[in-house]
Amino acid sequence: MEISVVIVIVSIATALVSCWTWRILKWVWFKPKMLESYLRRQGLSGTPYTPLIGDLKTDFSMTMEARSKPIKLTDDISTRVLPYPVKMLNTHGRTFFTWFGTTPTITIMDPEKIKEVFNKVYDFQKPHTFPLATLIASGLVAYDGDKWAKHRRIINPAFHLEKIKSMIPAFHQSCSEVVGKWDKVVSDKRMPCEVDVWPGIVSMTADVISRTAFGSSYQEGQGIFELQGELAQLMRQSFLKAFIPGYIYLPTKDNKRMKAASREIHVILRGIINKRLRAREAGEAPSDDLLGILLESNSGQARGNEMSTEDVMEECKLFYFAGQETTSVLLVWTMVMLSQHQDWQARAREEVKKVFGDKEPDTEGLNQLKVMTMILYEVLRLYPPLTQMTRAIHKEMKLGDLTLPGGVQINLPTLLVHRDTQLWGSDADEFKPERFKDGVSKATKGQVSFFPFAWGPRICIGQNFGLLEAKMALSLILQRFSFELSPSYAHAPYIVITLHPQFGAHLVLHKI
Ligand code: HEM
Repeated sequence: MEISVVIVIVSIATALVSCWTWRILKWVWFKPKMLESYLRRQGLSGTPYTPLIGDLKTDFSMTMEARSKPIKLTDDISTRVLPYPVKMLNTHGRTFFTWFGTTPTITIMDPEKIKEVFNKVYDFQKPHTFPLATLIASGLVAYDGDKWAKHRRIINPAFHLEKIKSMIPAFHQSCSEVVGKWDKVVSDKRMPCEVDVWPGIVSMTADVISRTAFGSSYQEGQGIFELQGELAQLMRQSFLKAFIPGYIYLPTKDNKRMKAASREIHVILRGIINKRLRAREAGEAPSDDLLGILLESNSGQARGNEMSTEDVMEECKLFYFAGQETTSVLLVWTMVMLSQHQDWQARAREEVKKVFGDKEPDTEGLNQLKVMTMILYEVLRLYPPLTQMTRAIHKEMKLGDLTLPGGVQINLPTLLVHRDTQLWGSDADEFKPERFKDGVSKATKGQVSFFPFAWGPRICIGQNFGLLEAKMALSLILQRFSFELSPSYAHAPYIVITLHPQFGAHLVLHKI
């Protein structure tokens, strides 16, 4: 009897161990090798598979090496920002595959294929290869299929141009506060002086999103921004260590802090949203900020079709991250480019003076700023805040002349496409806003070769918001100052989720 119990236990244990061994072998070896030979049969060129870590280690060391020193302003930033993809592009050509751990990732440079990926949102989905990313931004940007469609429909009204227009006074207030602080620094010294404009820009865009998202509760919302900044830095460190198997699940100091910061953000948001829901019940809540419009739109949905309070919290968290990071990055590189290209700075100021004089910028005027729009597009081309985007496919799919197996990822390398000489000409690396004088479709000859806000049904919902905010901030800056690069400025774009200036942006501000 005892012997038969032992035999049963040993048999079950053996079956379990064999099952797990098979699963691990399949994950680490058989599936990647099967996908690799599938891709090679398609004629695709790429790196050979290294078990478990794929190309993460090489990518990591090349990135660390590249960011160890600044570059010249005239250098192509791609080799500093994305050294590994650039090397692969030069080695394997315009469609190639590399390995994100055990997952093959196909990079495509062809605008027709990029368009197809962006348009077929149900087939090319968001990847979920980095679970910690949801701590910082989940919500609309991370969902797929019907859940994405439902959330997009409910959130859309918050970003209608008419609604954004009513937020212009909040843009003005936040931007003039920071510009006023710079003004005081320069006035106190009574001479042109050096300012690192990056921290000011970061707090300006955080203030804008706090005011426009939460109206009168904006001070409570500001804590979220600091916690998200901390999360982004910690996540960047984790991301680069992702080649250590299971690293992100270990109870390290950083991983624990990330989870704690995320919990703190939830507590603040829950407080703001519950307060607003109570005010709505009492008929006292404002409905002109993003949260108000979102709750209004949500309450108009059919029963069972609305978002839960948890869902609303995720979306607010996303507004903070998506709205603040991207616009601050756009503004800082615009100031750097205008410092380097004084002729364009003078043209932009002339236009601002012509449209507004010394008066407060208004929506109508902001929409007339043609030169500024050209400049912002050119900065978004050369310094796209999101340098690449990824999509995943879960079943066999056609993509142009390729047939791709389920289980691979597609990488859309925004920065490399935006600076591609085949698509933009031999001067692709030069700052020439005149490319956009007749609009985006003329500049791109109707191709999907410019997509700083993505493309198709999932195009950035906040693009008008971000562009109007940037125009407001720049108008106020150009009305008050002229600026140039300080001798201490070091050009060092690097990725902290978006494209940050590694050593800040030290400019010399002259009061006008
Ligand atoms: C210069 C400013 C901005 C840039 C360059 C930018 C860029 C992008 C890009 C590239 C995506 C697509 C990401 C992907 O699909 O992988 C995106 C999506 C999104 N952005 Fe923006 N963004 C900007 C401003 C904003 C602002 C101000 C907000 C909100 C306040 C915002 C909210 C969102 C949201 C919610 C999505 C998800 C849309 C969806 O999946 O349906 N963005 N943005």
